Amino acid sequence: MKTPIIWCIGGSDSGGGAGIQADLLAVRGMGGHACSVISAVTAQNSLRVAHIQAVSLESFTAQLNCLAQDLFPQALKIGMLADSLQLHCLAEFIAWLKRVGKPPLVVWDPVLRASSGAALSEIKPGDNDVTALLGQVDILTPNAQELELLTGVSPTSPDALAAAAQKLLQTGCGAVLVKGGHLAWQAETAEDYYFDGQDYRRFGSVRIDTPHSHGSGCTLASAMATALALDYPVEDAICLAKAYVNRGLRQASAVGEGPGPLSHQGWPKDVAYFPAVIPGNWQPPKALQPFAEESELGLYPIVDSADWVERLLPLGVNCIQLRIKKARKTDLEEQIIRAIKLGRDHEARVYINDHWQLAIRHGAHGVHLGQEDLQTADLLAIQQAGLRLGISTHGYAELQLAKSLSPSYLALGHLFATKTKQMPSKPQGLTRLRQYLILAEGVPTVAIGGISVERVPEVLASGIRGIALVSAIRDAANPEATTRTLLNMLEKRHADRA
Ligand SMILES: Cc1ncc(COP(=O)(O)OP(=O)(O)O)c(N)n1
Ligand SMILES: Cc1ncsc1CCOP(=O)(O)O
Ligand SMILES: [Mg+2]
Repeated sequence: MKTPIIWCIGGSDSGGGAGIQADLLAVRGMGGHACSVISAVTAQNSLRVAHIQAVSLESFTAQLNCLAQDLFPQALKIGMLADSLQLHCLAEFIAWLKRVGKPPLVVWDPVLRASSGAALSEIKPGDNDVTALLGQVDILTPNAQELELLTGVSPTSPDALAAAAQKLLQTGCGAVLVKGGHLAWQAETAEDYYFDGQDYRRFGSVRIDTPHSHGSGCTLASAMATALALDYPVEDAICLAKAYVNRGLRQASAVGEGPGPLSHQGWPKDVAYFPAVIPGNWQPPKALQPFAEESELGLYPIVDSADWVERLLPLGVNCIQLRIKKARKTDLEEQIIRAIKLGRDHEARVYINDHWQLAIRHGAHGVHLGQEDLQTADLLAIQQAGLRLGISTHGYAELQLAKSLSPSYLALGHLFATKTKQMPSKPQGLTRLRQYLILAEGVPTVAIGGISVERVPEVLASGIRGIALVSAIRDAANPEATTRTLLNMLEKRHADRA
């Protein structure tokens, strides 16, 4: 992928910790190319803001116009804007950008005050220009204080946050991530609240107690804008940005006499810094224990009938999934009973996709569920019946959520384009697969989606231990021969590792 271009629109911080200076470091650190549009020049050190001078409107618009002619952005990160004129002009400019090219993603961190408390902007919440800019924004990232200033709603509880976010969404703003750093009810954790009108999630991290957090808001928004420009979905962009900031906070130190800036350490990889992802509208059962352990999955064919189970198990397949999407109720149950019996006869592991009640009733080895099934399935019943649970994931946020349930395995996909299922997400590819494997933390993993026999070696080279496939076996000229070839490939890898 070409290095994405991110415009950072905001104030210059002469102290080098926040504002444009932090933005440039964060965008670079996340693998983007950062351009800058300076809205104001501030004279700051680590102790105080000594002077603020807005740039002229002429200079502000000249920077925007010049960049649009050559360095068209994939994302914009907006920070401090000095006055209503800049807001007005920027809202119109973004509307124009969206008309003339591929609309850039827009993240606005509505900086109204410096962390020292000094007012940085003359913007008056509620004025028409604020509303106009909000209408162009994909994600707004206010802290509690900014949320209150923008909406008039005091952030006294999660419900109040939701009400405030709702007000902002009504302006046309796509989503709101309320940063929890200053919320009164948070002590040990730092949870951010995400609202987009449909989805409500919390992204929680252990609070990192440091005075050296200068620039963390700017950095979060810039890292997020870069991840969006790199084509990560919003929930993954939030995970990556939080991991970037958490690591920066952990390694921050003083530079001057006052609070130091967070440290910029590049693309986040260390699992310790990634947030827990907690669905807002749903709680997993409190008594839920880890699911029964699973060993390496190896070759994991997914088939749509007991006949196929009967065809493949005698070849030496020892893990298989029955995935029936359309069937009459009686036929479905019969197929499941037969598949489970075949599993017992061949000492193979049979997972049932979706139909967890039937899987429990007939004693399957395990159940495979998608993310959307997690809210409706009785996870406690599955776990207490001793069945294994495999969960589908399609990125960082889903992986973090799935991991919190201690499943028996994690499925990572879809890896490549597939014709077998219409996917709402984009193919992940091998680079992302390698990143996700670090996050899996010892839970067995299996890759799925568009994996052909030819691609198996490069998929295995990522370190993944299991390979799930449908069409590579189902549509093969000789499914038995193909299955044997695949088994040999996985067996060889197993032997090479031993
Ligand atoms: C191993 C494995 N990975 C992913 C899936 C997909 O499951 P899900 O998200 O529940 O979608 P459907 O299969 O139900 O369409 C899977 N079945 N197996
Ligand atoms: C069920 C499913 N879930 C994610 S991709 C996929 C289909 C995988 O099929 P194929 O191996 O034919 O691409
Ligand atoms: Mg399913």
